[in-house]
Amino acid sequence: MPSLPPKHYAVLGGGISGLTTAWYLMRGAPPETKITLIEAANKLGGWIQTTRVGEEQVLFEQGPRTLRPSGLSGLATLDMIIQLKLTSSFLGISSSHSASKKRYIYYPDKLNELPSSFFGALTSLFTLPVLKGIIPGLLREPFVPKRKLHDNDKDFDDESIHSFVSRRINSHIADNMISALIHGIYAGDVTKLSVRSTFPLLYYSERKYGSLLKAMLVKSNKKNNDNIIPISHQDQILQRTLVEQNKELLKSVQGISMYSFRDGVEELVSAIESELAASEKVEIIRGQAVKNLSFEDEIQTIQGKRIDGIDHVISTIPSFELKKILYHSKSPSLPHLDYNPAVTVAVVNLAYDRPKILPVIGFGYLIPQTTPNNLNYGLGVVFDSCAIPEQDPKAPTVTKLTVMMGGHYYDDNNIDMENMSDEEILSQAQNLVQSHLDITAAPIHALVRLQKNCIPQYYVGHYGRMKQLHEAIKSNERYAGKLSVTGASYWGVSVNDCVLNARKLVENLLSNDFKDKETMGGTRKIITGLERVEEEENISF
Ligand SMILES: C=Cc1c2[nH]c(c1C)Cc1[nH]c(c(CCC(=O)O)c1C)Cc1[nH]c(c(C)c1CCC(=O)O)Cc1[nH]c(c(C)c1C=C)C2
Repeated sequence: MPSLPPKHYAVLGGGISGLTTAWYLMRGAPPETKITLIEAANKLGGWIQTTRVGEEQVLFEQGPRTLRPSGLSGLATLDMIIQLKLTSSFLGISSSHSASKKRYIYYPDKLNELPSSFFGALTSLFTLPVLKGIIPGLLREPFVPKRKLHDNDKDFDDESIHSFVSRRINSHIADNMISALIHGIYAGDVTKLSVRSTFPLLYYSERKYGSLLKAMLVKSNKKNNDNIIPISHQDQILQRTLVEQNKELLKSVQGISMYSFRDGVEELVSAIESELAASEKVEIIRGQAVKNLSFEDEIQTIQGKRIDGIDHVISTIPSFELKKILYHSKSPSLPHLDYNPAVTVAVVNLAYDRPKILPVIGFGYLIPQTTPNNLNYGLGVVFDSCAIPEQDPKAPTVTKLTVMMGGHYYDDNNIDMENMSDEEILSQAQNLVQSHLDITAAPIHALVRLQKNCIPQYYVGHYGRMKQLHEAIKSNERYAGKLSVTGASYWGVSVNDCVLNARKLVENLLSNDFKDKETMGGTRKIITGLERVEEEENISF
């Protein structure tokens, strides 16, 4: 375990997690520190990809299209946006806008508008096919006993979201509404994903209050400051600091539910990239995947050229990729890195030269696992032009849609996407919007992108596995104090989660160095990036 602060960090992966990690290191590490960011693709940003097409320069998002300002992670991203001086490009969407309020589920053969208010809920709870059975389910929910917890498997106390919702409400809601929601965030299978890691609010509501409704009632009392999801000391301090430092900004984003930038989400990537490129501390290597990561006598990464003399590696690449490069170097194996898969999503952007082509307005719709005749594995469709028309000043009358297909279905049905042409994928997307939205016109612009392995799937037991991984890194002298991990494979798939986790990791690494100087070389704490498992250690349910 090294006792001196690292002089040379290698950051693996140039997606939003790698960029954020390198950016906070650049700002906080001592001046003599060297940071090498290595990305396999020629372009940085991972699945954040914005492209303008055609004479009208129509903006297409091929990855995340909006960010959310809420919660600590939302605040962390906003804080970074201010530091990057991106506020002049900021485009907010208010909570009262139809793109924020109106969301639909396609079930079984029509769009069901989800209730966005209490009064809306009163009618839709009784009439929508997708919400059938929800009233009796909710009435009995407070009386459903809490799932028994065995002391010896506390870390692995978990079940699938489907099992949780079926047990506490009913299986119709799990099959339909919840499976659709899971398509809209994880493109995943509701029967495989962990409730504890993907919907911690549900998990902790049961653990703490014995019922979801009771937890909601307790939280609706404004005087109650209790957090349902446990918040770490580090998060509490960060929350206080960020609120204190960004009072003006917080006032200005009040009432905003989502936002992007004039030139799309990729503006965030470009702003970070420019600052990194201008720093003497940072070297960016792109177009070269790390093939081998060795922790033998010294750390080496081997891609096009070999890099020696690295003191600390921060891996932000998918955990199963980390496993592959460690395996090649015959370093001792770390557990669970390749347990969770990641899914591939086919993203098809379509632009039509007519303003009123859609039967409804809103954010878009999702397709649950139970919708019949879903032959092209549709997950959902976003109505992009409803949300931020300011991004298309030269094409004010264009209607833009993004069709998302595949996800877990590609794996479940052994679909080899490598063999599918863009034309085939485009034609599947057009068939889908024709059958669901009755759109038969040909798009004036279309873009197809297969986002390979873009969303990690936190399968049941993820929390327990991460705890074992944390302990394995800490207790292995090859890795302890030399390897940390962050990124979407571990604690949250959203841009906000990636930013917050990268920031916290760098804060922990650098405050460690500071402590070290104070004590003139005392033992440095081992930071793995998975410290969240220690934060939950002392909670009693
Ligand atoms: C149809 C497929 C998908 C849609 N978006 C995504 C997929 C796979 C990806 C995605 N969506 C969300 C996240 C995480 C958080 C983030 O970065 O903002 C990811 C990776 C956010 C999200 N989208 C929907 C919900 C309910 C959420 C959670 C947060 C929130 O409440 O906003 C719903 C939703 N997603 C899509 C559609 C068409 C849709 C609703 C109609 C597209």
